[in-house]
Amino acid sequence: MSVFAGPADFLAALSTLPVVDAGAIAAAAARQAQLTKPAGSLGRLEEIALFMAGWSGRAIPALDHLQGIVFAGNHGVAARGVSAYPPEVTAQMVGNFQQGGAAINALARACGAHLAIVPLDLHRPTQDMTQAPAMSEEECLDAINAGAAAVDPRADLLFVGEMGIGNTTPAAALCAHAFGGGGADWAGRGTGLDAPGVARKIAVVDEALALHGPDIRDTFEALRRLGGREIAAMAGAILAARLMRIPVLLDGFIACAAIAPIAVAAPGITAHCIAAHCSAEGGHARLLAHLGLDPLLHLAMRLGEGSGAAVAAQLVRSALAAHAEMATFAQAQVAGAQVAGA
Ligand SMILES: O=C(O)c1ccc[n+]([C@@H]2O[C@H](COP(=O)([O-])O)[C@@H](O)[C@H]2O)c1
Ligand SMILES: Cc1cc2nc[nH]c2cc1C
Repeated sequence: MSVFAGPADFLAALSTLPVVDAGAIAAAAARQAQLTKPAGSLGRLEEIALFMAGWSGRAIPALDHLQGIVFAGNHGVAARGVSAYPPEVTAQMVGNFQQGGAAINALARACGAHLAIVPLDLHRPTQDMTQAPAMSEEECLDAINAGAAAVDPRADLLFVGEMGIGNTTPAAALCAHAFGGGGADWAGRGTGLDAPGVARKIAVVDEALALHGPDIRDTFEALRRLGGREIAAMAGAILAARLMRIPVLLDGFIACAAIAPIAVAAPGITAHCIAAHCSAEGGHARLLAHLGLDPLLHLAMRLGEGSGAAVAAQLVRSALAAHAEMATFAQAQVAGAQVAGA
């Protein structure tokens, strides 16, 4: 069953986004204030605990069901020489994911995530976006719905990642359309392009923007014309998670670019999202700034697959362990602060 009946249904969801449970945040903050540590001394771990409280509606949130989803898609624009690797690597890596041998398999095991792999019509690449819209309306809607349907309603935290040779090019185009600038501002080295490759990629992004820019009237059209199946699927999954109040750890440049067109129409979309890391891809830091997100980690990673999010999930586990398991000043008979406001 489709989560979104049509583009209008998808767009309508953007104007009715659920918000956090302020009562649960207040209760979690009150608990943090009583734990045996100087006030605020766990820094962002405290923020994470409050964030999880707000979306779970519980003063002491659990992380019993961490879900990771990797969406995979192929891109017509890859034929323009915009990636250091050939397009067949997308399907080959999906095989590797399914065998458990990729980085994300190891990292998902390490953080205790249930990992789902969702290949999207790999035998049918999108259209080259410099020649035509990347997807038809039906193809884009199907991808958004595949993303939404992949979210496990039992999840208490979700991360989304992707695999798609060539996909930093549509990601750059989506960012430029959403936040301004051109190919030179948003195109980076991706899987490891050389300088002539990056120059080609910049030109390709600018061609796509020139062709489609004037016709893009809404979020759906941006995803359809400039995106790709795994990108639309991530947008659908992140939106569906919000509708179910499931918080999301965002991965790298492409995963964040998936919500760029949503953020233009509904800036509040990032409220249930934490940026796991800032990837080494050139445009990612700028994109995070436009989204108003402060990444947890700077590890110079640029793999995708949800890998940075899986690493950051360990921090969420740490934050929730401290929040749930620490003794209060009263329980441990430790004296509290003697200066007000400490
Ligand atoms: O997550 C990132 O920031 C990231 C940065 C650069 C590359 N990638 C991965 O590399 C692929 C896209 O790179 P490219 O050069 O083929 O456009 C795709 O499979 C992504 O998962 C991912
Ligand atoms: C080998 C390989 C693995 C990847 N994982 C995500 N993007 C990738 C790109 C390549 C080339």
